[in-house]
Amino acid sequence: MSKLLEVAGLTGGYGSSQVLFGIDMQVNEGEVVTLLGRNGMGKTTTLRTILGLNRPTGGEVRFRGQPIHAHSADHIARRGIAIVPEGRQIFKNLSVEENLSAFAARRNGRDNPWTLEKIYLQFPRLRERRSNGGGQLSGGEQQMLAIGRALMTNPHLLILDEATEGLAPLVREEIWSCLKALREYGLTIIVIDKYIKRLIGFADRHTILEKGKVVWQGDSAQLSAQPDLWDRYLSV
Ligand SMILES: Nc1ncnc2c1ncn2[C@@H]1O[C@H](COP(=O)(O)OP(=O)(O)OP(=O)(O)O)[C@@H](O)[C@H]1O
Repeated sequence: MSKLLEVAGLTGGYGSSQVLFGIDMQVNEGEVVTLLGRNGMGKTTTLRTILGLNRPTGGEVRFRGQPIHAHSADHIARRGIAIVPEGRQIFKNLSVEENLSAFAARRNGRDNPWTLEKIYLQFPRLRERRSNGGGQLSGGEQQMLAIGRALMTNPHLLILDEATEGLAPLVREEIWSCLKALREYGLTIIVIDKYIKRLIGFADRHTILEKGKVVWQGDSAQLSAQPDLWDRYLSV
């Protein structure tokens, strides 16, 4: 399996406030990897630093073999990393189709790029709602739109921060089904979510953060066999 993302010794934070103290993690092509940890442990900051939204103070991020940690967020997005941000941040005054089309520009060297039609096949609900304004959608539909919009950039890596936060249980299951379909499609995914049991069923490997440091890494079988880890690092 080839390495898609390599993060080594990453440090950073906000101004003089250091949040990350040497994060190491690796994501291989086609894998689903999680970032776990209680609130405030540095998961979002790790993602923001990988995405170039926060400038690292040390360490390296390599994507598809090239260093990206000195590049702008825009450059990194164009290299093929897309984020479904916490809170979704869709354009509420644009229609579903306009939200999707606004992001449809970059093929990222793909032979078989995402199109509106492919997005609608993946998310039939978005086709039904294609003329509705983003602000008229339910929370689950908004999340599908945020995922669809990210896919329209033809990412090599899709990152979801709080994939199912604030959604009703049945809607959460719909989002997991969508993500499983994307996984089967071969997409590489990093996901943050609170539902550990679902993540164990969905992801290959997991990284647990505590106070800006990696305290455990392992696969789903290992995490599932060590419920003490859940109590120590994940329970609230
Ligand atoms: N914009 C900011 N300015 C200053 N400090 C921040 C900012 N955003 C987050 N922090 C601090 O950085 C630390 C890590 O926050 P981060 O959001 O990365 O955690 P998290 O693990 O993603 O948790 P959560 O689930 O609450 O988002 C926290 O102490 C938080 O208060």
